[in-house]
Amino acid sequence: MGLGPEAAEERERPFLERLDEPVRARLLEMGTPQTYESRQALMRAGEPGDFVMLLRHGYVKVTSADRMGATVILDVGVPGDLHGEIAVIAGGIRMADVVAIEEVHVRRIAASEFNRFLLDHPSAMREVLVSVARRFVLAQRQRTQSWKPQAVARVATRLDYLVGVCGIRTPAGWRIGIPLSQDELAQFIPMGRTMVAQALDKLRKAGVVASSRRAITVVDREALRMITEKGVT
Ligand SMILES: Nc1ncnc2c1ncn2[C@@H]1O[C@@H]2COP(=O)(O)O[C@H]2[C@H]1O
Repeated sequence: MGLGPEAAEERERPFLERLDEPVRARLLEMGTPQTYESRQALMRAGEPGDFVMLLRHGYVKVTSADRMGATVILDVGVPGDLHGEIAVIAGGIRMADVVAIEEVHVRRIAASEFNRFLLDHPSAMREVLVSVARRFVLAQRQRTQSWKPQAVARVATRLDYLVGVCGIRTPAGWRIGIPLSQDELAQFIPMGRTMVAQALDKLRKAGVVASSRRAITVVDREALRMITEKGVT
C-alpha cells in the first residue's frame, strides 16, 4: 500500500500477518501468554520498556493525556499488532498507555528475547520499521487534520479509518468491530462529546451511518469518503 498524500487513512495489515510463515511460527513460540480484563492496562506511559506484547485476541486502545490532562486515544490495536516496541528499541520509557477495551490475550516477550529475534530475522526487523513508520505517517496526518473546520468531516475520517482497521461486512454495511463508547469515540477523534453526537446525527440523517449505543455501522462507505473530503452541511 502506498503512503502518498492522497492515500486513504488506512494502515498496514497487523505485524504478525505480515511475517512469513516460519518467522511467524517462531515468534508465536516466544514469551508467555497473558490475559487482561477490559479496562486493565497492558503497559503504562513512563514505565521502562522491558517487554513487548503481541496481541492475539481482543482490542486495545493506545492512550495519552493532552496538555489539559484529558485522555486522547492515539490508535486502536487489533489481534496481530505488536505493542511496546518503541521503548524496547529506543531503550527508553513507554510513550503511551495501552489499555484493554475488552478481554484480551497477548504474548508477553522480554525485550532481550525480542531484540535477539529481530537480529536473527531481518525481515521481522523490517516489518517493525514499517509499523513505526506507518504510525509516524498517521500521527502526522492526524495532526494536520485536527484543524479541519468541518466537525462532520473529522468524524467521517476517523470512522473510515476504523472501518479499515476493524470493519465487519454485514448486510447493513460495515459494522465497526471495536465496541467503542461515545466517550471513547470522542477521545479518538478527538473532539467534545456533544459535537461528536451532533456530527453522528448529521451522518445518520444523511443515510451514511446507523448507530446505537456502542455499535456504529457505516451504511454507505463511498458517501463517507466523499464527506471526509468535502464535509456535509
Ligand atoms: N500513535 C500511536 N499509534 C499506535 N500505537 C502507538 C502510538 N503511540 C504509541 N503506540 C504504541 O503504544 C506503545 C506504548 O509503549 P511503547 O512506547 O514502548 O510502544 C508504544 C507503541 O507500541
